[in-house]
Amino acid sequence: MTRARRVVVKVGSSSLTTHDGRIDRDRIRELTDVLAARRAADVEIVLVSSGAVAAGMTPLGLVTRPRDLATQQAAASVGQGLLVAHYTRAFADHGLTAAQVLLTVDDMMRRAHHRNAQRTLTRLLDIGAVPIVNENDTVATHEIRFGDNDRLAALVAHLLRADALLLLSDVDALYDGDPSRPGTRRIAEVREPEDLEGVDIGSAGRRGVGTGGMVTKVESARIATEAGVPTILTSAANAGAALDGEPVGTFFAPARRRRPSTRQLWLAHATAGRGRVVLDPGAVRAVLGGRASLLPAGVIKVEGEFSAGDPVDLCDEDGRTVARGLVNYDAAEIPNLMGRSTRWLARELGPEYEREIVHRDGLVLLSRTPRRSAPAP
Ligand SMILES: Nc1ncnc2c1ncn2[C@@H]1O[C@H](COP(=O)(O)OP(=O)(O)O)[C@@H](O)[C@H]1O
Ligand SMILES: N[C@@H](CCC(=O)OP(=O)(O)O)C(=O)O
Repeated sequence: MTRARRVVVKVGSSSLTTHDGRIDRDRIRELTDVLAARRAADVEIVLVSSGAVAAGMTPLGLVTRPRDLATQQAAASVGQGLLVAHYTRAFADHGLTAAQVLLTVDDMMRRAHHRNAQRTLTRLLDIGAVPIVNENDTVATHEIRFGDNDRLAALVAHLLRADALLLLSDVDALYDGDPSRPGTRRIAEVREPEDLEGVDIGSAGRRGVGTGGMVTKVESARIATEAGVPTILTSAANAGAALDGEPVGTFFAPARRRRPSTRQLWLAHATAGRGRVVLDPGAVRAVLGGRASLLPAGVIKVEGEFSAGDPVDLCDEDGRTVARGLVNYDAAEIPNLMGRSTRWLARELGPEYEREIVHRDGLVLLSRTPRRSAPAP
């Protein structure tokens, strides 16, 4: 971490809130002091900060964190401005300019948006500002939403080719089980996915302010390390120590494989299929072996309701998910295309039906990736 020149730091709601779930300005100031010290040492910092919902609670008279999406969004839109105002003031005391950046899943997914986000963030760093990123909660829907900022932070780290990702929470490390249980031990280092076998990775903390819990933090570390970005998970109180290279928290070592695209990372880890397309054995072989596109001829069944552009799971006849991809058709269109050659479809239905069900560029193999359920609301 000491040699890192560009660091993405993610801080969760649990680290920024008081015991009754409201925003804690002292915590914001402490964190800002630590980050400003690194900026003074010429380290570029991108802060991914949760806390908009928490900051919106007091002004709206809410005593507990809202559970329904509409109230969460209302609280986030009230709170986001206040949250950034706290950061702006705290960074200004160090002579630094804070910049608000709100991102959606689409901004990570769609090429043009993605480039735009990359350009803006890079420019902000060039001019010496500190970007403060959060999910654009007000426009996010249940279906297309990160919900937590852990995975968003990993995708931002990948997008900016950061040298390190620091995930700050209310717990000082990943433990081999719920840290509130006596006898659980800190995991100092994760080098391979196998190092996590048998680890009880639990959900959000008992105070109920965080969203993803350890599950999304470990997922985030996996996304970042697959993209070649070393990741440290520790508490906000340890932020300075972690940035100074002290052996705190849990270190996730980067993989040495070729860096996947953001879209591939997103498809594999940050989303869930909106439906399923069942492939015949030949199509499974072609997709798995030859990294081919999925053509209508190889589809035998379609399940669920989805629209063109949605992520779907590609399954074999035994129901095993082998890949995930961005589908080019609505679910309702596929039964008329199944089993047909693209040439037949073009001749009978028109040239627009010559396209693949899933193009190889929008497809990622999942054989090594454990299945996960839909993103947390
Ligand atoms: N194996 C584990 N190791 C560490 N913490 C865990 C583990 N399992 C569950 N947790 C819980 O995850 C919580 C952090 O997640 P969360 O509340 O979502 O935080 P944040 O708001 O920082 O994203 C911790 O407070 C802890 O109670
Ligand atoms: N975008 C939301 C983040 C939701 C959340 O709680 O995330 P986290 O604390 O990172 O699990 C907010 O700012 O409140």
